[in-house]
Amino acid sequence: MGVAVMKLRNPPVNSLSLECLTEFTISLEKLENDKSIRGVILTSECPGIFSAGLDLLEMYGRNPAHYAEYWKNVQELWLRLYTSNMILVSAINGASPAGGCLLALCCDYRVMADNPKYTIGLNESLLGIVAPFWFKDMYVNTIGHREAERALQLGTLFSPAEALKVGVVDEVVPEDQVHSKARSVMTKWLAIPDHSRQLTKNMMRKATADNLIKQREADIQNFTSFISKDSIQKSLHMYLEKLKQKKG
Ligand SMILES: CCCCC/C=C/C(=O)SCCNC(=O)CCNC(=O)[C@H](O)C(C)(C)COP(=O)(O)OP(=O)(O)OC[C@H]1O[C@@H](n2cnc3c(N)ncnc32)[C@H](O)[C@@H]1OP(=O)(O)O
Repeated sequence: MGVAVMKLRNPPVNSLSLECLTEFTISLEKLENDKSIRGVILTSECPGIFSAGLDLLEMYGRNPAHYAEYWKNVQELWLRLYTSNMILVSAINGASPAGGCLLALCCDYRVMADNPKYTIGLNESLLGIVAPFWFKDMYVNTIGHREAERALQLGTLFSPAEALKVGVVDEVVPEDQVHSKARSVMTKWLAIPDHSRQLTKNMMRKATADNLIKQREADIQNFTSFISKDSIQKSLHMYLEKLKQKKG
């Protein structure tokens, strides 16, 4: 039926390293150019983790040129996903913080596994960093200004039930039904003529995408100078240490 399944596979936690981002963008571009493909189901092959988000090791202890290169690729993936002409459905089968949530938010429909251990949300403030304006714009578009403001300030990671209530996801189903539900949702969306659905999607998303496109270079510079600050590097160091300690 012209549907591809993209499975994120970057163990252990599907963090979005530079290499992973680049491969993801290239795969997406290939699918976009393949006229036989009308829809993509985005899911994960890492047990219990959809994606741990941006790779913290790409944003910590590197040089400004690396930060700039990394951020350019984050922007690129986001623009491709958010403005895709294809129908994107996410089958969220695990934890989905920050950049992981961003991937899901780019989709046209989000199905999440009903497992309270899995959480989703833009938790950047908990790391001592700030979600960029285009993450924020997409959050506002999805859950509204008030909920987004609160969730962004608190860095809320929602349980599936909470995520459904606030609108971060569209549906929560038993874990063993996530993929079948995503497929049945896709069937429903495929019944809509592509040209009218695509034009409608473009109408809804264009202003948000253009907002980044018109200031891409400035956004890269802002990111690079922000992430290079000693205080921000210190926050990331502490967060990485906390992740390590959790194990011990
Ligand atoms: C202006 C700045 C804007 C920047 C916008 C930023 C967006 C982002 O996406 S920042 C990343 C936010 N992500 C997180 O906060 C998630 C952090 N990770 C977790 O909460 C957990 O790891 C988990 C729930 C995703 C999985 O838990 P678990 O299965 O228990 O696995 P571990 O915590 O033991 O992690 C294994 C291994 O992976 C490393 N790791 C985890 N997340 C990341 C990451 N995002 N980037 C890089 N590495 C990550 C973790 O440190 C462990 O490493 P080792 O100790 O070396 O095994």
